[in-house]
Amino acid sequence: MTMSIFNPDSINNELSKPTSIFGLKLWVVIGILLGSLIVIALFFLSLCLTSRRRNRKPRHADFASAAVATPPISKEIQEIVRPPAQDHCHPTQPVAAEIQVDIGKTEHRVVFSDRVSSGESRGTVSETASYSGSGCVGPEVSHLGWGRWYTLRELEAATNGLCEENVIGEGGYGIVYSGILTDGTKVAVKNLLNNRGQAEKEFRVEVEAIGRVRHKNLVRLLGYCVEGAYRMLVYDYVDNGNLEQWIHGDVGDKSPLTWDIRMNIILCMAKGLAYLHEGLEPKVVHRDIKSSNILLDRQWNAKVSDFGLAKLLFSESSYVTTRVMGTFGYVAPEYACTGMLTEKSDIYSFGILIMEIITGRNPVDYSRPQGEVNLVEWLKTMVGNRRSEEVVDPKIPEPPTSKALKRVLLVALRCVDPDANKRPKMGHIIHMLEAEDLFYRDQERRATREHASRDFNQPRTEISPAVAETSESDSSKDRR
Ligand SMILES: Nc1ncnc2c1ncn2[C@@H]1O[C@H](COP(=O)(O)OP(=O)(O)OP(=O)(O)O)[C@@H](O)[C@H]1O
Repeated sequence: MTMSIFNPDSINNELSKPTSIFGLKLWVVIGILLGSLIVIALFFLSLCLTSRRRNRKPRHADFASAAVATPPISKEIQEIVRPPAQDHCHPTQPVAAEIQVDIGKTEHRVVFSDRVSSGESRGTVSETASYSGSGCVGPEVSHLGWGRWYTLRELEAATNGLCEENVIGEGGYGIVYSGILTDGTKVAVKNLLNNRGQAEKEFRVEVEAIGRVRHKNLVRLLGYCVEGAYRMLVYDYVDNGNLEQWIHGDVGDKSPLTWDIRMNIILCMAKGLAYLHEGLEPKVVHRDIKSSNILLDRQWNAKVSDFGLAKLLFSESSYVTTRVMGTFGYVAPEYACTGMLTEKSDIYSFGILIMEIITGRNPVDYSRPQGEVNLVEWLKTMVGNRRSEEVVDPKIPEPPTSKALKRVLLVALRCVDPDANKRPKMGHIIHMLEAEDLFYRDQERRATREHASRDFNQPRTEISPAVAETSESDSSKDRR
């Protein structure tokens, strides 16, 4: 019997017998059963795997929601630790925006062309206004390495909701509001316009570079706000107006700005700019030195404002700009002509500013008679004609000594040398302004010699020989 079971012929016979299931042969039925079993096993296996994957998914979801809930402060900290020097040459800087400047005395709008490439929303005044009050996500207070990141809500509260009555001025970069923070600090909040070219990250990087700059003769940046289309800068409030107001405003017959005060202002400005040019790496070229950018405190100390803003708003990889920016009358000729920017362009503007402070005149004034419209040309002519004393602002209560006048005129004229390479550096200017008589006499003698030889070769010089001549004779006069 056992033998017959393992006999292949009998097995074949058994398997080939038809069964009661649709008369199918036994081996077919067995095959179908085995196949079904395999299919069922596979089905359960896949069910098992799917349920395991589903069980893992919620863990991913938890992580993702945790990331969303992470306070943005962590992102801030990451960005802050990036060294500014590295960021300056960041390869992913946006393409330099084309800039268009409408030049005017108090109003010069800086406009970006439409080809600005940025992922940032295009902020216009109306857009930013409509953004107000939106539930922006952001921390109430974030401490930066150098200052604070303010929320829009915080700055709106400080400025009465960016109220008209808090407006203290409007410049080419935006509207400035006065405000008081919750801790009682008085601040100036600059709501930047034309921020379309600046993506949030680049804005932060640039602001943080400016924010780290500290000097008693530079207006201090306390922090910033970047929410949606808003870009705001928060500065220390400087409480005695700007130089333009004190020189050209209605101050009566006699200006409170005595000669000594004016000289102190010039020295303060020089120190602030020397720090930007010579005390920082990379150096900062201001690009828009003018009287309205010089703020004064109650002791008549001057603080240079708006430094770094040009870079902030117009990211460039090179120092050759497509359009020149600056203010009419202050812009150095080589910068106006070629767009080539160096700190020597600031020196030129500084020279113009000295002339404005001494004379009380605007750099360009069309209300004056022909020959007096352009301050530099008029001053050179006056000095050349040995009429230096006549250039002094008649509102100065007591005129300066001849020596003091010649000293500062000499500095101013050297600063506006048409040849940028011949203009002195800021550090040197400080020495010239502070130097003792002996040093000055040396400078003047050298200037005389240089001019004598230069005059021989070229008809027009940057410093009239008369300055040097009269300086020399005046210093001997003063010595007497
Ligand atoms: N930190 C500050 N403290 C007090 N007043 C300020 C401060 N910053 C700016 N202001 C005032 O706000 C006004 C506008 O300043 P802003 O620098 O925007 O314009 P501007 O200097 O007139 O022109 P531009 O923007 O073209 O340089 C000026 O009258 C200035 O005195």
